[in-house]
Amino acid sequence: MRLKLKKHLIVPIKYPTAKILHITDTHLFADEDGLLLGINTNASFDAVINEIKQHGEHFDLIVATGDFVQDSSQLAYLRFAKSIKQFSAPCVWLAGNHDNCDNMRFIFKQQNLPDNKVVLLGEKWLVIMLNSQVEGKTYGQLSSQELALLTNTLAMYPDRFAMVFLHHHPIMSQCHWLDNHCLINHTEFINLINQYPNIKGIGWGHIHQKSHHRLSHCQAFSTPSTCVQFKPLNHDFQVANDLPGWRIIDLQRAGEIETKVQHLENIIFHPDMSQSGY
Ligand SMILES: Nc1ncnc2c1ncn2[C@@H]1O[C@@H]2COP(=O)(O)O[C@H]2[C@H]1O
Repeated sequence: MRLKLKKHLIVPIKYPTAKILHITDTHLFADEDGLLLGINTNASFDAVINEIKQHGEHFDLIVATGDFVQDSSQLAYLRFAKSIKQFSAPCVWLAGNHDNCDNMRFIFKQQNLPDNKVVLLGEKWLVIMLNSQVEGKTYGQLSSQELALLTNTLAMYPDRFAMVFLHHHPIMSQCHWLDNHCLINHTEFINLINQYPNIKGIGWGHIHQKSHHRLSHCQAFSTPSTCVQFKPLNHDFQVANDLPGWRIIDLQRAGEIETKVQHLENIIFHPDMSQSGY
């Protein structure tokens, strides 16, 4: 399928290595006291932003992979946009299963967060943002249009390395309850990825925990939420006591990726470990 591609975002980089800040699953509320599994998600997101700013690291691009809000409200999207604009780097974004696409697009457009799904990052890298949301469903799926966006973009830029982002997990988390709402066409997606050696990384959110995998030519990883985390390798729903987190991704000129997850250090949030769902 040939698609007319939207204008790409061109982002120059400051140093030879391009640096991405990956933020995901903020689950914000309009109500400033809103809680998800015992955590005030607005406060934990603010704490994450403040701590990243205190580190003083330079980012060329911020990538936000969905589930911005928990209550569908425009005000919660506004909270996200205003906070993320404290950084000078542009923030590109895609939808998670919780997102209200009308409100998200309206506020992010109003707040000038770029709606580009393809970023030319420096001279060597491509960032491709895929929408895996299936309206009204917790699981994800990449439509034929999204898969065509991926392959058409790769065909346009055969000399660039690519980093691909989506919301849902294309590699099982081994948490049975979460794997019931994975990317359901994960086999098709990974088979496609395997055909393109210049794809060097895949990143996602959704599972509220960090993970790291090596495919034949590519690294694949999830990033923790900026609020509550889920216990890894647990069959049934279980909150984890891990602190809010984010990921830093360094894209090097020769196609290597170095990445690390960071968690809050200066402030502690206590989830309600007794809850069995939401
Ligand atoms: N106890 C549970 N069992 C199965 N799924 C759940 C449970 N509680 C919440 N969920 C869903 O699992 C999803 C995991 O990530 P989300 O934040 O997208 O949204 C969550 C809910 O829709």
